[in-house]
Amino acid sequence: MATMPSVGFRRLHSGPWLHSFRTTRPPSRSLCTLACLSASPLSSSSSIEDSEETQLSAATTTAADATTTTKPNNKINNKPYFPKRGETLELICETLAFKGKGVCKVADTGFVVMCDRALPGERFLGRVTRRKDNYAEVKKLKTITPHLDYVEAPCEYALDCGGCKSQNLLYEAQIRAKEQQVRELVVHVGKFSDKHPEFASIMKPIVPCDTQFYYRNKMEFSFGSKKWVPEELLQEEHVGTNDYALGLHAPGFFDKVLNVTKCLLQSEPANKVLAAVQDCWRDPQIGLSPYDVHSHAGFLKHLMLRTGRDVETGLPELMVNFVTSSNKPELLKPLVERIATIPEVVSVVNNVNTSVGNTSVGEEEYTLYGKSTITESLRGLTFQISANSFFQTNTHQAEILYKLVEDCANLKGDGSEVVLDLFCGTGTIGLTLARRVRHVYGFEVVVEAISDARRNAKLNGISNATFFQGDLNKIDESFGNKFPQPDIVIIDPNRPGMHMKLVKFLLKLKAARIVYVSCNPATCARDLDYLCHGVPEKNIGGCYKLRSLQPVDMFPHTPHIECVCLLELS
Ligand SMILES: C[S@@+](CC[C@H](N)C(=O)[O-])C[C@H]1O[C@@H](n2cnc3c(N)ncnc32)[C@H](O)[C@@H]1O
Repeated sequence: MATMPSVGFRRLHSGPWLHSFRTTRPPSRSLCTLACLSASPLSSSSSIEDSEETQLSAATTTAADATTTTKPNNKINNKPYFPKRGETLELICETLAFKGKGVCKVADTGFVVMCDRALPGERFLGRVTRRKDNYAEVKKLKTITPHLDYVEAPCEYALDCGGCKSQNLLYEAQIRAKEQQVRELVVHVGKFSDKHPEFASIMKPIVPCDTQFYYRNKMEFSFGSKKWVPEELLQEEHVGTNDYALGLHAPGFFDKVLNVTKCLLQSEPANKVLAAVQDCWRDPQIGLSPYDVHSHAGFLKHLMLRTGRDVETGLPELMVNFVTSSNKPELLKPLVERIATIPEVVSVVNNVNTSVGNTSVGEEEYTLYGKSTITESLRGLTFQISANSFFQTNTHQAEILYKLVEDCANLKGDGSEVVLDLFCGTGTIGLTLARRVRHVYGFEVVVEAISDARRNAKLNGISNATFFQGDLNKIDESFGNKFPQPDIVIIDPNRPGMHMKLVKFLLKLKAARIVYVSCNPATCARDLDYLCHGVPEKNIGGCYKLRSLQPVDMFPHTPHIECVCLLELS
C-alpha cells in the first residue's frame, strides 16, 4: 500500500544556528500550564502520567495553533468560556493526538476538546464528560458528517475494541497524523523551532509499515467474568452482562472484557490458538472459571500468545502462556491437550500470579508443553524469547527500526568503538551492533531479559557483549565505573522516558553520539530538550545537537509512534 521512503541519513554539519535552534517563542496559550508542568525538570522521576499530560498539552497547543483565521479567545460575549459537564456540543475534529484522541475546538471560542474515536474532518455531537483547566473531554454521541479519508474497517470489533482506534481511517491519513503529532511535540515540548531553516531536514518523514495487519508477534487477552456489551444492545432484554468473556478490555473498563474470537493484528497461527481456546474454555465439564477483578475469585487471568519463527525452516512457532491465579496444572490439562494439536504451537507455559493485581507476569512459571522459549531472527541473529522478556512486537518493522539505529550509530566498523546499550531488553540492539565494535555494555532492569540477553549473545557466538541487571532510575556516581568511556550510547526507554539522574549522567559522560529510540514521542521530545538545551531550573547545561529525528510506524491502526533520534556532541 504505502511505499517506504529512503531510510538513509544525511550527515549535517554543525553550525552556529544550533545554539539558536531552541525556540524563543513563548509556549502558546494552552501549552504552558500542562507541558511546562509535565516536562518539568523539577519532577525528578518521570511517570506515564507525566507523559500523558505532556501529550495532552501538545495536543491542546496543536489545536490552538491549528486555528488559521480566527484566534481562539476562550470567551463568548467577553465572558470566559468553559463547557459544562453533561453539555452537548457540535464539534469538528481537526487532528489526532494523545492516545489517538481527536482534537476538536468549540466554534467561536477555540476551546479545545478531546474526543476518543473522533477522526479528522468528522462533524459530530459530543457530550462533555470531563473538564480540565484548559480543555475538556467529550464522549461522541452521534456522527453528523463522517471524517475525511474514511475506509471500511475490516475487523468486526473495530468500533468497540480499545486496540485499534483508527482502522477506518485511510492508512496514509493515519501516518500523516502521526507525523504531525511528532512534529508538534518536538516544537512545543522539545522546544526546537520549526522556523529554523534546518528543521525540515532534521525531521525525517515517517517510515510507514507495509504490513498493516497480522503484524503483531505478541497479544495478551484477558479472561473476564463480565462480558462487555455495547450500550445499544444492553437495552435488549435477552442480553445480559454476566457472561464470561475472553478478549480485550473495553476502553475505560478494567473489569469488562470484549469477547473476541479473532484479532486482525496478530498472526494467523495465533488466531488458530485463540479460536481453539474460545471453543473449549467455557465447557462446564472442564471446570474453569475466569478471574474476577472485584471478588478476586476465579482461576484464568490472561492468555498471552507470542509468535516467533523456527530459524531453520522459517516457519512460525508459537508460545501460549496461560496466566492463572494459582498453580493448578491439572485444570489446564484439557486446554493444553487441545492446543498442542496445533502444529505451530511449540511451547505452552503457565505464569502463576497470586497477587490481586492484574498483571501477566507470574511469581512462578511452569512449562506445560514443549520448550520454555521460542526463537526469532532479527538482522541475521537468532534470539530466544521467554514469556516475560521484552521483544519488539512487530518483527518486520523492527528490522527497519534497527537498521535506522545502525545508520545513526554510524559505526567505523573497525572494532574500535564502545557501545552503551541502555534499556537493552533481551540485548537485541547491542547484539546486532556487536560484530562491528570493540565491546557492548547493556543495562536492563528485568532479570529474565538479562539472562535472555546473555544466552542470546552465546547463541550467536558473540563474546564482546556484557549485560548488567539494574535500575537506570536509581543510578549513582559509581554507575560510570562499570564500563569504559563509550563512543555511542543507545537509549531505548519505555514510555516514561529517562529519569533525571540518567539525563544528568549522560550530560556528564559526553559520549560523542547518542541514538535515542523512543516509543513515546512526548517523553522523547522532553528528553531531547534536556539533552540539547539543558535543564535551566537545575543549572544544568545541554551539550547535544539534534541531527535527525525519524518517526517510524510500528503499529498501524493504533495511536503508537516510534522515533529514532540522532544526537551529536556540540
Ligand atoms: C522499549 S524496551 C527496549 C528493549 C530493547 N532495546 C529492544 O529493542 O528490544 C525498554 C526496556 O527498558 C526496560 N526498563 C524499563 N525501565 C527500566 C529501568 N528503570 N531501568 C532499566 N531498564 C528499564 C524494560 O524492561 C524494557 O526491556
